[in-house]
Amino acid sequence: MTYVIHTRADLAGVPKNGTRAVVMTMGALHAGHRQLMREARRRGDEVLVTIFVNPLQFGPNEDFDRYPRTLEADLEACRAEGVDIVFAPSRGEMYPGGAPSITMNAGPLGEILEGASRPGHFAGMLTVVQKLLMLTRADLAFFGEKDFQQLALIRRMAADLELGVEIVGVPTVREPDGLALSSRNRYLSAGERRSALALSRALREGATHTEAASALAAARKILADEPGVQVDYLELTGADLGRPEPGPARLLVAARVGRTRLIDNVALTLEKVA
Ligand SMILES: Nc1ncnc2c1ncn2[C@@H]1O[C@H](COP(=O)(O)OP(=O)(O)OP(=O)(O)O)[C@@H](O)[C@H]1O
Ligand SMILES: CC(C)(CO)[C@@H](O)C(=O)[O-]
Ligand code: BAL
Repeated sequence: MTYVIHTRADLAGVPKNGTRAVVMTMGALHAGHRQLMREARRRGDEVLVTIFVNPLQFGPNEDFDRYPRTLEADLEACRAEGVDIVFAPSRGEMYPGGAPSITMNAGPLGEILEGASRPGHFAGMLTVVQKLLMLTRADLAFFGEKDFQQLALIRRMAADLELGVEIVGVPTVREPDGLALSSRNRYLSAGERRSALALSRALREGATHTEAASALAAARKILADEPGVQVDYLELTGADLGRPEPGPARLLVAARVGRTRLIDNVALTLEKVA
């Protein structure tokens, strides 16, 4: 039985039944979200999924208005995964006083990569994640590596602010052809979807290299050869998103395909950085 709750009062009234594992989403659920739910089920005694398209993390020219809202199908997916509680609040329920005047500061890690391209995005994201952690009384919270910088920032927030919640990262779920699952994939036409494959192809090729410059060059070439893709950034970092060093590293990309902005990333191991 999946309980569907829309108000914070009803949520507060549901007693906790052991370790509560929370998966936060913006809906339009796909197999990536479902993998998070399965990991949550594996680790927690009860699974709670939140569905909320958070206005605070969208810029003025971004896709808040057209973001897919598919609540009935989302609830079906949650029922199929045996989710215990779905919390799907309205905007007024999440922000009863309108936009909050006190918000999170994402710090220096929030200024690079996605933060540089989407000013204010991470402050809005961390603000809602913090609120949802409090409202749901999460013991464990699950986030996908597809949004690698988001995951790193949430880990940092939980540690820096002693939130007492364990943040669990889940590897990216991909289509058989490599495309990272994303709610925004449904914006893509068939031709754009073919172009979008260049992102995962570039990362896969880059990750076969152990020397930083050649990893970047290999990935850059694949992206440059795909005219349907406008690269926003392609960056090689350490596994902690700091300077790349020999050892575990991350290759990250953001690009526009038509009107759709997509992100992806992959792990690699560097032997040489120079
Ligand atoms: N392909 C995926 N594999 C694993 N986790 C994912 C994947 N896609 C999304 N997630 C995770 O699901 C959670 C909710 O993400 P969200 O609802 O924004 O979905 P999304 O597909 O990332 O949407 P968008 O297209 O808006 O970026 C986040 O923790 C996100 O990292
Ligand atoms: C974590 C999150 C649900 C906060 O709105 C969102 O950023 C997302 O879906 O990745
Ligand atoms: N999946 C990350 C949330 C966002 O793009 O706003």
